[in-house]
Amino acid sequence: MSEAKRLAAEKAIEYVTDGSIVGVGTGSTVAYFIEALGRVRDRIAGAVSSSEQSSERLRAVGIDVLDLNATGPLALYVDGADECDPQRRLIKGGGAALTREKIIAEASKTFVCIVDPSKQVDVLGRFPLPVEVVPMARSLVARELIAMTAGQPVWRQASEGQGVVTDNGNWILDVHGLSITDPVRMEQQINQIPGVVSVGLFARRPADVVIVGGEPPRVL
Ligand SMILES: O=C(CO)[C@H](O)[C@H](O)COP(=O)(O)O
Repeated sequence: MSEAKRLAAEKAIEYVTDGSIVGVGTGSTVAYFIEALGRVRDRIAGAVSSSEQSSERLRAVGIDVLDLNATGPLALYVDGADECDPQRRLIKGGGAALTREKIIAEASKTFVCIVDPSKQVDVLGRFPLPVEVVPMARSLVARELIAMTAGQPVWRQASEGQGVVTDNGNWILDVHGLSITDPVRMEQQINQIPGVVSVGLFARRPADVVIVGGEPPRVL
């Protein structure tokens, strides 16, 4: 699948406009995009990054990483996804960067999502849904998620008893066993649970364009 990821990432370069600041997501597909963006770095004014990992990669290819508070709205955001439905609604957060990804998506005029064909589904939920939580609320949020969705929340751990810590200092619950027939409603409901920082459902603000990597890439 890495060739499909690379092909999707290279196609996304067509959406980059001269002199712009580009929003950049996180993950292995985005790593290909950063590589390609590095080759046209003289055409752009810099990037806003959704994770420390992507910031490092951007700097390594000579691209300035800027603070979103200083840039104003962005023309373009490019990011991967864990799942994508036919309406371009997404599950994201497999790389634990969902909160910053959601912020940058909201700040951007055009959100281009780059995926390999394995990410396409008819109904979201096969991939466990990431929810970023304030650590003290982990058990509370897990109970509320069970009552609300009938899914099974699992604390994402780096090792036994050690939660994966997000760039914002929080933890992740991955909700298994969902079939998300109304993603907008589920996104709203989960966002209302106290202790939830954000949920990896991108339904209220779906991608504007999805590029599925292949020979040739398909644009949805
Ligand atoms: O949401 C994400 C990170 O939080 C990624 O976009 C998602 O996990 C896809 O990753 P990859 O491109 O490695 O398959």
